[in-house]
Amino acid sequence: MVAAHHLSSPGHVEVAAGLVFHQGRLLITRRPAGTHLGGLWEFPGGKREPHETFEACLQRELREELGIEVEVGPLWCTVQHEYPEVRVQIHFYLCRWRAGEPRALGCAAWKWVDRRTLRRHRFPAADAQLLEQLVQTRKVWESAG
Ligand SMILES: Nc1nc2c([nH]c(=O)n2[C@@H]2O[C@H](COP(=O)(O)OP(=O)(O)OP(=O)(O)O)[C@@H](O)[C@H]2O)c(=O)[nH]1
Ligand SMILES: [Mg+2]
Repeated sequence: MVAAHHLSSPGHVEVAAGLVFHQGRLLITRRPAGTHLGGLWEFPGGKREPHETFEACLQRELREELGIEVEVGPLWCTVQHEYPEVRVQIHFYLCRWRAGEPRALGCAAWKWVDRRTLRRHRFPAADAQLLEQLVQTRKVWESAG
């Protein structure tokens, strides 16, 4: 009973999220109102399903949320964060946009931002350090995508 409860616990989730670059810009999406952290901007992605790799999860989530195809590149970082409602472990992958004009299928909005405009958007607390690194790492904006 205890083990089964633990396995099905909604308290801990594993997430893959994409740093999707194209022509020096980065794709961000807005979480729908009424969801966890609704209204904040984020890097598109979502929860990994059982037996799914993080790369496959990310490709699926980007199709579902935006209708785009990407090439998943190297892992940029992994972040753990405890929200009052849930403990998340998020794997952020560098990606290149490949096909499909983004559409707001599973998000409230989307936009391409550059190194200067990224910081004008409010993101979840878990993303704070990553945002700082991205803004400081000039070459990732120049080379990726
Ligand atoms: N995708 C994404 N999730 C993030 C980021 N930062 C962050 O704290 N999270 C949290 O990580 C979890 C991701 O789950 P999600 O809600 O995107 O999952 P999902 O797309 O599978 O949604 P669903 O469960 O409604 O199908 C949420 O609790 C979300 O608030 C981020 O930059 N990108
Ligand atoms: Mg999601």
